[in-house]
Amino acid sequence: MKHFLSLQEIQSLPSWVSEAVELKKDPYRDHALGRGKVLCLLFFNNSLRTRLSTQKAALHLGMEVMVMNFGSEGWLLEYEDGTIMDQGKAEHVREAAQVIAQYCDIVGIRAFAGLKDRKTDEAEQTLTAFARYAGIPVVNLESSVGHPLQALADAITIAEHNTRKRPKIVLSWAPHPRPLPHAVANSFVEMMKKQDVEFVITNPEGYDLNPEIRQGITVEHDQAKAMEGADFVYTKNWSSFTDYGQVINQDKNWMVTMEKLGKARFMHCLPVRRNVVVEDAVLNSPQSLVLAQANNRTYSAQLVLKKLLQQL
Ligand SMILES: NCCC[C@H](NC(=O)CCC(=O)O)C(=O)O
Ligand SMILES: NC(=O)OP(=O)(O)O
Repeated sequence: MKHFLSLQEIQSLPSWVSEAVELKKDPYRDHALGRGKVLCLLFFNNSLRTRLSTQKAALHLGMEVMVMNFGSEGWLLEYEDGTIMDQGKAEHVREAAQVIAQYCDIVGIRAFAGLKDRKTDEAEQTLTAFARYAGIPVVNLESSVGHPLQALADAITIAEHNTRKRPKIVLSWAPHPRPLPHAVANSFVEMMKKQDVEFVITNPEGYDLNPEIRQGITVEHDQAKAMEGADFVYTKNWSSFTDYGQVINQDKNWMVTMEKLGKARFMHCLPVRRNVVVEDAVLNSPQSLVLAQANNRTYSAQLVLKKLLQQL
């Protein structure tokens, strides 16, 4: 594994999950591994969990960490080659990436989808350019189309709470006032495909995810029907894929309630808007796994950093 850009890096999800569960029991076990190694985290977008859990993971591994809010504090980057840079962009990613690589051993990057143009987002410009020019391992901290560290944390959380041989897991769209990226939902779907589970996606008409990603998965437009007998309900808003990046429905009836949830466990990557995406009662109940998911972000990041350090 040269970089950790997507879940494609994971050959056997069950073995990664077991490894993560093991290192969670003794988080400082590999403290010598990262000595003298520096992790640099670049944020082009806001973050709470990713920023802190990845730092915590690096500290467990004995690394030193540098964090930069690149989106608000860095120079505006040019990505195209051959451009005459006489407009707003001050620095080319060729220099920026190579300079950063002189200061650290692994770089983590968060760069969300712009949601204006699908092709631009799918090109993963920021992640791809850094992977090309930096020459050091790049970790995806949520890119345009994926959030693999989140999906790995979710897999760990499901494994820790599952009591059935083949659980029923539902990914449900929920309303949101703003257009949100597809990254979390995409990676969750990809992670589900790597497990032996009964998996259903439910969303309103017009919100079907990228057909390449949901290929082979049942999409049910009736939320109540989809949630029948569910063991885990993973909730997330995403903007329309076909009407790219648009909010075309804010139907409050899609909010997750205690009544709809039944006996299922509730999951969400956070941050979550209370009483829009999910009602208070669900988040306040013992059926909610959101804090366990956030906790497992440390161990998903630690496992990935450990594997990358072992290859340096
Ligand atoms: N990293 C977890 C989710 C980040 C992002 N959510 C958000 O931007 C929510 C912002 C808001 O609620 O206004 C997303 O959906 O991909
Ligand atoms: N779940 C998640 O990635 O949270 P942050 O956006 O706060 O990092």
